[in-house]
Amino acid sequence: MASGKFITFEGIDGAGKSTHIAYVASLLHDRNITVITTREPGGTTLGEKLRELLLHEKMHLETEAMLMFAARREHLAQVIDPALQRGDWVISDRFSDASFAYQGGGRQLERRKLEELEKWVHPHLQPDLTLLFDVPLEVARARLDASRELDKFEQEKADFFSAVRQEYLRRAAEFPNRFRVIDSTKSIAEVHKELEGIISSI
Ligand SMILES: Nc1ncnc2c1ncn2[C@@H]1O[C@H](COP(=O)(O)OP(=O)(O)OP(=O)(O)O)[C@@H](O)[C@H]1O
Ligand SMILES: Cc1cn([C@H]2C[C@H](O)[C@@H](COP(=O)(O)O)O2)c(=O)[nH]c1=O
Repeated sequence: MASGKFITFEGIDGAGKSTHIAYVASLLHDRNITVITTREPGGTTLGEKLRELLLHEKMHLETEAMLMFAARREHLAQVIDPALQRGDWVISDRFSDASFAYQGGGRQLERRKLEELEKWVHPHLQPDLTLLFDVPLEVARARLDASRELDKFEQEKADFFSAVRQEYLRRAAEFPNRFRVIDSTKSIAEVHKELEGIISSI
């Protein structure tokens, strides 16, 4: 059976991940690979409706975690699994590592509960490659302030983002085979250079 590759982009809000997705997609196009770019929460009609709620409504932490995984279930069924089965590559702006980092690290939901949801929603799938765009909070915050109106997560305090960043880095250390940590304080051109090296090796 054909099987494409699954690449995820992660980082705290404002780290710069969305900026680099089109570039990585263009590197893959140059290799004649069919690539689908998508995002979480979102990526499907239902997922985008859930995204609106998740990014703007206050809710219980467990509701938030379950809705993230509900949107992900739909995303896998409608977009990710069919694409990988066709042999296409999928680039997703965030996936389950974001739930561990934000609901787990940031909001302190027990990791065990997130692992249960992960086992339920995608027991056999993990990204082939996760690019973690890492920056100090102040850099990310300055980029966000300059660029847009802030959503529910983006309005969180420094302690929250510090915990999110630490959990991302902890997961990168736990899963070194799939994570690549990118120093996103570097210029866009320097990050592109690094991405070229990473992408040419997969
Ligand atoms: N390496 C960089 N150097 C300077 N500015 C950057 C860099 N990377 C991204 N930016 C700028 O920072 C801002 C935020 O970038 P971007 O939207 O890619 O972040 P993000 O990590 O996707 O954030 P979010 O998760 O909130 O969507 C944009 O204005 C972008 O142009
Ligand atoms: C998938 C996922 C996302 N989040 C948070 C992280 C961000 O603050 C927003 C998504 O916004 P972006 O600008 O498109 O990155 O949602 C989360 O808390 N948990 C998740 O599983």
